[in-house]
Amino acid sequence: MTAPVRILVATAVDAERDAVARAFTGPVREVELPGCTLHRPAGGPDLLAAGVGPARAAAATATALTAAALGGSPYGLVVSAGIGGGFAPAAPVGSLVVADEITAADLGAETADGFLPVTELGFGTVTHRPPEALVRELVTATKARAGTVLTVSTVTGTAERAAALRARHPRALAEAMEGFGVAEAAAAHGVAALEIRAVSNPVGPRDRAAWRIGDALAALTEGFGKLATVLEGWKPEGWKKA
Ligand SMILES: O=C(O)c1cccc(C(=O)CC[C@H]2O[C@@H](n3cnc4c(=O)[nH]cnc43)[C@H](O)[C@@H]2O)c1
Repeated sequence: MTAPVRILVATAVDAERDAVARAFTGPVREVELPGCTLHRPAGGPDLLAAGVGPARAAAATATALTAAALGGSPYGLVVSAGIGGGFAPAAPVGSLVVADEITAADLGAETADGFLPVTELGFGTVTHRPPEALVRELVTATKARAGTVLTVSTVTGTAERAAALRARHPRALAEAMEGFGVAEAAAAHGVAALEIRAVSNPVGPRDRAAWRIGDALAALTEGFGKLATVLEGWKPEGWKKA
């Protein structure tokens, strides 16, 4: 019998980590790593508040992945989770989005003819694809919407920018700031990555009064309550990176 897959859930901030933790009932043990702290609920995944933005998230996720690999118990799945902006009307506030593509939306070059992703400049990658069958199972379990989740370094604050992003990424349902960084760290370790976002605000004109962070954190807890069994039952064997 194979051991269950070890799962790392990387959020940006403590409030998101704690919202995920509330989906698990056992006591939580803290494990100190260089530069970050894992929270380990009994019977649940390891939880990491990795920091805001793709670079900080990648650095902390890579630390946790490396520590686990060197300790002889590598992770088999990494999940970037938290709140995010939703593109209306497809992803309303309070809804849950599971990424079937995790795409860096602003990694590239601006030209007179528009934006060029780094891949068209001959470098790297801008998209990671989570395991398809797992995404389908999660959607069934949670009734979440599946689509592209964009990673941005600057939160969208105008209708024009939101429209430009949707024009470039017609399948985009949400934007956030960490998914691509977490997925890059996972890819460097040959580990599958997922991204799950609970929508706290619409992507568009800046309106702090429209944020519903409490509702989104509650949706995150509820979502993880439903998807925990699916995640734990997932077998990395046979999964191939896109
Ligand atoms: O000041 C603002 O106008 C503003 C609007 C939305 C989000 C922020 C943040 O600083 C939150 C960053 C934090 O939360 C995630 N997040 C939540 N909503 C969005 C969004 O619409 N676009 C990008 N990221 C968002 C993100 O992953 C960060 O962890 C400020």
